Amino acid sequence: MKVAVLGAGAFGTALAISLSQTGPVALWAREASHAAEMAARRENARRLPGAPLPEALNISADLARASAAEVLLLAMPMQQMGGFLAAHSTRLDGKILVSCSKGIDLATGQGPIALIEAACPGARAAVLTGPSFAADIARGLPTALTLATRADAPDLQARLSTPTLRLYRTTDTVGAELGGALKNVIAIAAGVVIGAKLGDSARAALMTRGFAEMSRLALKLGARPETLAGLSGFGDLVLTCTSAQSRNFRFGQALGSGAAFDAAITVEGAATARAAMELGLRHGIEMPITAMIAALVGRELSVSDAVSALLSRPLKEE
Ligand SMILES: NC(=O)C1=CN([C@@H]2O[C@H](COP(=O)(O)OP(=O)(O)OC[C@H]3O[C@@H](n4cnc5c(N)ncnc54)[C@H](OP(=O)(O)O)[C@@H]3O)[C@@H](O)[C@H]2O)C=CC1
Ligand SMILES: O=C(CO)COP(=O)(O)O
Repeated sequence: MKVAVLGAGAFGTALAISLSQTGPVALWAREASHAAEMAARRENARRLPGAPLPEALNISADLARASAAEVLLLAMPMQQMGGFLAAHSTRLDGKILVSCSKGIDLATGQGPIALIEAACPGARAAVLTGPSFAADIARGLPTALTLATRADAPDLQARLSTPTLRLYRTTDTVGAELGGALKNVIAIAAGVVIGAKLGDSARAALMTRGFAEMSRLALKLGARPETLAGLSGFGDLVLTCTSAQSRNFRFGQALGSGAAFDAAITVEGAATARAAMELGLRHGIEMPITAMIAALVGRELSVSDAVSALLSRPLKEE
């Protein structure tokens, strides 16, 4: 199965580098100048500097050529995916479309699988998610991810695994999508706690209560508990809440400490906080941490007011 990665950001580039070990891979960038620069330097200096691009990796800005592959990995920010699918649905329909994005679409309240199925009804939709920093994958460090598809897909699992990228498969697409989306919101909150110097104990409490609210919403929407406890949920929550490599965590740190943050950096949890809060309201699920992050991101609340609001919630059973 030929593979192409659509979206030459940090994650798409890292996956393309890793997958080049096991077969031909194309990497598509939306800007011709970006593709030309990568092809000339054999490096994605804009998005993943310091990671050499293998000679076998075919780089282009020609979507028709790249999307001739059977398996297309969609590696762009979640809020861009709906527009991308709508613009190219004819070309993408009938393919195996693997979303590598983590988030909930703010416009529709849906995850990547539903967006793909709505735009491309003839496609096979999948989600690739789990604890993995692009830089680690690109360096060939060991990484384990979850591949979620509605129908069991050992063939796709085998094609997208490499000696250092170990995929586990599941048919719980709801759990895999929501785990990856919601953990980013909690990672922003963990960053706020550290940025505001509230301490590691407070971060551990927040991660635990954050996991509880992630699980409440996901289970209500049909996820399986074991998926939430797996790589795409708990695993990625731990990674993102504890590492300064995470952009969501760093964004939270900046919010907590009052520092500036570059608005051009992809921070999926910012839009997803609001989308998740709206889903929680619609389904009657209490999500106090998510609501706090949505309000902080929207500058509707100060950090000290947000912390006071969380600490003054009624005492209850765990
Ligand atoms: N970085 C990481 O470690 C990981 C990221 N992810 C997920 O991967 C997704 C992408 O993140 P990441 O690669 O890091 O983000 P980056 O910010 O590094 O790159 C985003 C890429 O998407 C491209 N893009 C933006 N809008 C569109 C569009 N409308 N059509 C086509 N391409 C577009 C950008 O193009 P351009 O360069 O031209 O602006 C850019 O190349 C996110 O959902 C993230 O959560 C998942 C696991 C790890
Ligand atoms: O999803 C990720 C790690 O699994 C990447 O996290 P950030 O988007 O916060 O950098």
